[in-house]
Amino acid sequence: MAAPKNAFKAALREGRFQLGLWAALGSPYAAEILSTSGYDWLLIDGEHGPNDMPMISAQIGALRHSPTHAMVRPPMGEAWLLKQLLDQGAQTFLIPMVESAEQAKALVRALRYPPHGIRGVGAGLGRASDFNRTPDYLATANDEICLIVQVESRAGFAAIDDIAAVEGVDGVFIGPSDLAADMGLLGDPGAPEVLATIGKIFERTKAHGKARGIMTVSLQQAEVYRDLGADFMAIGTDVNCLVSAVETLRRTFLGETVTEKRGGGY
Ligand SMILES: O=C(O)C(=O)C[C@H](O)[C@@H](O)CO
Repeated sequence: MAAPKNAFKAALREGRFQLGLWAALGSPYAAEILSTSGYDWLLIDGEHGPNDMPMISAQIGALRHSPTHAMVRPPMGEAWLLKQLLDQGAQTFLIPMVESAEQAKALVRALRYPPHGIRGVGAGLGRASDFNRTPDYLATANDEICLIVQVESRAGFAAIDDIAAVEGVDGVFIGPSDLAADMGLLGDPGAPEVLATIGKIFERTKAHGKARGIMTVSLQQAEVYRDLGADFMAIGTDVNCLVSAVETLRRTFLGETVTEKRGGGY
C-alpha cells in the first residue's frame, strides 16, 4: 500500500481548475464544516492564522477523508517545520515569500526523502503513513508531495524564471496583498500596476509548465484573475465569510447598502 494519492497535484497536472478557500480561524470544527462545502482545497494558514502544529494537524485530520484537499502554509519554509507537517499528513504546501531559485531548491529537498532530499524518516509516528500502516510509504511519498511557492515581491518577480524552472516546484502562487505592499501600493492589490505584474508572473509561470495560483476575497477580482490564467484560486477566507455574513445580516435587516473596496482591499 502506497502513500495517499495527491488529488490536488493530479488535478493541476491534468489542467483542471481548482477552487479553494482560506482557513485562518484555527478551528478544526470550521475546517470540518468547510470540508464538504464543495471546495477542491482549503488553505490552512499558519502564516497569518493562529495555527500552531497541533491545530494544523487537527485540521488536516478534519479534511482527511473529505473531497477537500488540505494545503498547508507554514509561517516560513523551514525544513524542521516542513518535516513535522509532512509527518502530520500534509502533502501540499504553500510557502510564503520565495525570492530565489536557491530558496526553491532547498524547499524541494526539505520535502523529499533521501537521496532526493533531506526529509527525516519518522512518518511511522504520524498520520502521513496512517500511523505506520502503509508499507510502501517511504518509497512512494515523494511523488505525492506538491510544492507551491509564493512569489509576492519585486525580488521574487525578478527571479520568476529561475524559480519556476526549479524541478520539484509544482506551482507559483501570487500573494496580491504582499506584492502590492512591496510595490508601494499597500492595501491596493487591485491597482493596475499590480495586475500587470500578476499577468507577467502568470505568463512566465505558464511558460515553465507550472500551475498559477492566487487568492482574493472579491468575486469581481476573481473573474479578473481567472481571465489572467489562474489554474487554482481561493475566492474567500473563513474569517471574511463569518464577518461579512454577520455584517450583511445586520445591514440587510436595517436596509443599509454594502460597498466593496477595489480588489477586495486585502
Ligand atoms: O499576500 C497575499 O495576498 C497573500 O499571501 C494572501 C494573504 O496572506 C491572505 O492571508 C489574505 O490576506
